[in-house]
Amino acid sequence: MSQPEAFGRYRVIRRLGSGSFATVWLAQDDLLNYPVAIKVLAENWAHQMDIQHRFLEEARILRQTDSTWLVAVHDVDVLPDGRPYMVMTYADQGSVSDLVNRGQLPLDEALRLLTEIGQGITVLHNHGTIHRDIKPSNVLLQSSPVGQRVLVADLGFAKSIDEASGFTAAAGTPGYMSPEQSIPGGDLDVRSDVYSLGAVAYELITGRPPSRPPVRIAPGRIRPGLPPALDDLILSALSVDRESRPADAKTFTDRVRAIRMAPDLPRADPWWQRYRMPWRRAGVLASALIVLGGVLTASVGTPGQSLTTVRLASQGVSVTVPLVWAKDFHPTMAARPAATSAGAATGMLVATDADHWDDTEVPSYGVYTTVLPGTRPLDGVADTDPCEGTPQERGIALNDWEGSAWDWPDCNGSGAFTSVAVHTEGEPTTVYMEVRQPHHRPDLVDEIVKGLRFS
Ligand SMILES: Nc1ncnc2c1ncn2[C@@H]1O[C@H](COP(=O)(O)OP(=O)(O)OP(=O)(O)O)[C@@H](O)[C@H]1O
Repeated sequence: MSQPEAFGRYRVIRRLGSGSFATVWLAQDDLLNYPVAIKVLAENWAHQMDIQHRFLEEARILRQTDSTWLVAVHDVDVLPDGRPYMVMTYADQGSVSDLVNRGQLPLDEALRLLTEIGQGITVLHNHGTIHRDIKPSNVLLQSSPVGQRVLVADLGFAKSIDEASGFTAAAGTPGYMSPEQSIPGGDLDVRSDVYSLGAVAYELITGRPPSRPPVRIAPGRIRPGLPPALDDLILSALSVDRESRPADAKTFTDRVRAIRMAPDLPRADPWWQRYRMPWRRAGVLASALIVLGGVLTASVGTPGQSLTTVRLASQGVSVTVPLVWAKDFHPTMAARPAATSAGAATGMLVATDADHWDDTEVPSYGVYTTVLPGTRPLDGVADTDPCEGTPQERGIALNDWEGSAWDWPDCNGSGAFTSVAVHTEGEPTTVYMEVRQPHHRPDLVDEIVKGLRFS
């Protein structure tokens, strides 16, 4: 499908992906100045009434449940050619499947994700709905002021509990679906979702989905040192006999929460596990740190965001960055033209997606930092056109830092962009930074500036 310009008032930015029945687009609501995801039923299914019905049913359930832990549907409409579409919350951080593929998750983070997924499924169960297709690729992630939150998505197979207890066609994804789901006509209840929660838990903890049922290998045999209660919970959720599973998503989630809160939960994850960057980049980081003498230190708390400090010894500068953005690291990235012609050395980028940092139409959140000799006029240092439109300029006077920031609260539909040029008394050097974030938070930019250090 070629890229349409708009769906109604929503201006299309790019395609996010396609599934079996639909294509999902990133679009911008220019009226409310907010990004949205738009799911459009594929042409070949648009005239099949049962598929259309299922598509609209998914939208209705998501609209009615309206939960923090589920993708929200804001609107539905029909294109002139008859294809229905739904306008949803945009999950800007990919899926849990992407996250698991990047490397082993710290145990506490895996349990946090599991608790949030369980809460989303509990909302569905309370609404009288069984999801029937819970799997890591159907759990999306969105940036939030406290880091990241889970959005359970893709209710294309969801059924009301009453309907599912009668005749139900086989549906689900092998590896994650309960044994009863593979039997056409098998009557289902919420415990089918509990099985899938167990399968997702297994993958979050061990990095791989469970074997076909009956599952005999406990997660602790793949990842030693897990609390025995966690092994027991996951294996019981994956029981072939559903009488042996936790009764519903709430029971499962309460037990995950209790395990997470236990004082003896192993918490001391080494820092390289916390970064979870793609292994390709982890190698680059390790060698860059050796060559440049850089040090990546543990996170420190700040209200609403967990920050981590990255130091680039070659330029003698340390920067704090929200931990949730510290996925990719590029220690020698060229500055944009204005800073380069003012004499900037190559700088250091810590971001969610280093490959797309310079392309401001594609979301990538993080901090780019470089230094320039002298304390020149600062407006010549900042790039004036990384984004469309005129930036809002503001003065900066934070701790010892003085200078200016130029904000584009909505940069080409991909979030907020801020250029910062600051210097500190006694140092004949200017620091130039770029901060890209999903939503415009000048307070977070200020926190990052306050964390700058020469050393
Ligand atoms: N609200 C959203 N925000 C961001 N990306 C989304 C959103 N909804 C779906 N996507 C992405 O769009 C792509 C297509 O999603 P869709 O739900 O149509 O299919 P799928 O889950 O990949 O496949 P299938 O429906 O066949 O299981 C996926 O890559 C998904 O991660």
